[in-house]
Amino acid sequence: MGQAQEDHQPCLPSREAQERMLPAFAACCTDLVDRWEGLAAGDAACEVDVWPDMENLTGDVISRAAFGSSYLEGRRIFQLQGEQIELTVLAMNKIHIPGYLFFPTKANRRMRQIAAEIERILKGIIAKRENALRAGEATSDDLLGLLLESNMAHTRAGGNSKAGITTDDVIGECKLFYFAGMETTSVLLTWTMIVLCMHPEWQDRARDEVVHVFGDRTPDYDGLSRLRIVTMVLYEVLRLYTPLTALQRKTYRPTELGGVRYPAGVVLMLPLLSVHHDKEVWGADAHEFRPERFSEGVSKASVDAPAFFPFGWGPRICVGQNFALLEAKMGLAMILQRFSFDLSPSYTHAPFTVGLLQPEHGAQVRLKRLQ
Ligand code: HEM
Repeated sequence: MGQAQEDHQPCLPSREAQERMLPAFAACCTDLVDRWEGLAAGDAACEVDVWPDMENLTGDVISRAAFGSSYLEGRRIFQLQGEQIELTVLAMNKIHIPGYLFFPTKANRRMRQIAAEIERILKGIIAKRENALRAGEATSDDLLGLLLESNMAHTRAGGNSKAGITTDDVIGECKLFYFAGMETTSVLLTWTMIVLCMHPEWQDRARDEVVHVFGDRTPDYDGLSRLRIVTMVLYEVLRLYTPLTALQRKTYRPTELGGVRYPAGVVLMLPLLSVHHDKEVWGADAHEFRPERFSEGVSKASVDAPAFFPFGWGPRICVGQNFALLEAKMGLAMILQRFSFDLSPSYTHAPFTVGLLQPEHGAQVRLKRLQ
């Protein structure tokens, strides 16, 4: 094939940046598999809910990529954002009362405390880095460094916003990267493990490939780019268990679409998950896990290309898609090198969607160490 990897448009970060990030990815994945090896010591399989562990993994990876050496401080942010999401979901499940978010309820007060703490941590990290940059003691090869360089250009231009971004923008971008990058990739890895438990033949094929390419070495960039089966598996999981199930767009002027005229201000929904499951597009087996449909690349996988949009499309396409796929390949490859896994009897298959497609009752998996 060789094509499955190439089909998505290249986007940030560049190949060089991805290669630089790889040791950080590997360090986070090593922490995870070492911890699991501790749990799975001996012959018996051990049961783990892999979902929270995947959230920790992807949160760690984003922290390192975004904040470099300050990543430990950054970790607190994703814990707080997790709590923020839970409170938001609770609020969404209540009857909608206009202005309710401004009532001084316990949950609303906690939301404000969380927002203030995230802001305080980010401002602290930013101030420390700015001082180090001014003193020539810091590099700008993580996300925060790049944003601050742009912010300094803005300041040098006397606040002319065309020359760079403001400090508030820097804070906003850092928050966005956690929101956009952590949960999405963690549910991708979680569903991949679940699906590979359900289809042990694909688990074996993916492991054979990983072992063939890397043996027991830590995966490297070139090898990860050559993984054909693993890429097909990840694409099929992204199709069947699309992390972001729908996208919204708002018309900003009268617009005609498919012969229908919409005035300005209409919210349109693109239901990614439904398109990914449409039998007219994917064939009678649209609901089945068949990674081989991607064997000749994304464009040939469906009748009506392009019908595969897990990362969106057009000018707002996910800037982190290469980052996410590289991280998922690294994580999966290191797990396959060390463990075989199957579903725990306590697992209940219940994908549910609260913005993201999540396993409602967790993702309990039995891990067995490979000798
Ligand atoms: C499996 C993992 C991921 C999936 C499925 C995913 C999906 C998406 C989708 C569908 C969009 C488009 C939203 C829209 O059009 O309204 C998007 C945007 C975005 N993603 Fe991702 N994403 C993933 C991982 C990541 C990662 C790891 C990062 C950061 C490192 C990231 C950063 C972003 C950002 C910053 C945007 C906004 C881009 C813009 O508005 O211009 N994503 N993502």
